[in-house]
Amino acid sequence: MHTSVRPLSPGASTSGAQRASHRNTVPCVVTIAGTDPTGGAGSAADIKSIHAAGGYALPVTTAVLAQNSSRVTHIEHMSAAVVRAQLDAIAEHARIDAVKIGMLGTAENVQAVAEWLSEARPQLIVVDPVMISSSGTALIAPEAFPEVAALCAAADVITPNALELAELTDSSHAETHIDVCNQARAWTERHGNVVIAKTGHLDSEQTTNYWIESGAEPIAIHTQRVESSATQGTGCTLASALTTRLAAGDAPARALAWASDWLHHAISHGERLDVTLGQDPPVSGPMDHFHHVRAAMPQPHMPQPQVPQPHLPLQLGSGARKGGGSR
Ligand SMILES: Nc1ncnc2c1ncn2[C@@H]1O[C@H](COP(=O)(O)OP(=O)(O)O)[C@@H](O)[C@H]1O
Ligand SMILES: Cc1ncc(COP(=O)(O)O)c(N)n1
Repeated sequence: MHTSVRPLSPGASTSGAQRASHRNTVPCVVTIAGTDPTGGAGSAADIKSIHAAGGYALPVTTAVLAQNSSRVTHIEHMSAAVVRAQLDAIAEHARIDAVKIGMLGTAENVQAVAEWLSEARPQLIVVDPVMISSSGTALIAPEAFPEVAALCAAADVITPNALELAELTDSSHAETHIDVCNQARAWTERHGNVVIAKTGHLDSEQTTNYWIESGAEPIAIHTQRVESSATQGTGCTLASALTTRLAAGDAPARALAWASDWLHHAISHGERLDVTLGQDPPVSGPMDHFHHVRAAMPQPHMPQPQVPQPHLPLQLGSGARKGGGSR
């Protein structure tokens, strides 16, 4: 098994993630994010991930970007009024089980979202504090970062990458899994919410995702690093899938295991989508968010990728994983 789970002690947590809806309905997840016309990152990745994880996505656009995995050529920020109007339109129409927040772009938009959250009071808030695209463009105004940090402090779960976690905790860039976990622990002890400590940016064979929560043992979900160019939007994708599974009522260990394992397969199957034009040097491309659906469809022309073995079956709504915990 390339994925394993170390459960927290039962009942240790009282976070919003634990209070997520257990209704027997499809979870409705609001995603507040910027766009990516190549479909790899931002709201496109969020929508695909939420649906792939069994939810229904309600997308709010904070900024329209002209970007691909190599560069961002234009960013048009939405005004705070437009962001607020989109949120109000959803609130008067739809059930909201969870909110996942990605790129906000400006301090005004961070404030508009924070204000709406304090009125709407969704059951579950997950913040991915997006700072910079993989292609190297800042996606948040530097003066807005303290506002993003405040939003993170008010969330139930945050999913910073190693760079963002160092910024949030005023630390130097982590080099090891222990560094990342220590920084996450420092944050969670100060703010009392959950940090998903990610290790995708480290030089390690395993891309372990840790659920770090104050007063509890960490949950570690180990996956093997995949040598693939299909790594566009991995952070958006993990955060959206995790939000959806938590909103569906999965226990934290199960939700993080499902999201991590499904993401691992989405990366492994990404290159066979064959979306990007051949370039030198090769550019990164999208992963296949619907690899598990495609597997059930007749497509004999598509070569099967080599997925590092062994791997877990992807099943929604079945019992707890072997080695997994439900708490
Ligand atoms: N090469 C890879 N192989 C397997 N999983 C990966 C790889 N790169 C990223 N991931 C997965 O994507 C998650 C998010 O990636 P990471 O690079 O840490 O964050 P971000 O995309 O926000 O910068 C990781 O926690 C890991 O689960
Ligand atoms: C709108 C938006 N949100 C998030 C990302 C980060 O994704 P990546 O790290 O793959 O560049 C992005 N590029 N664009």
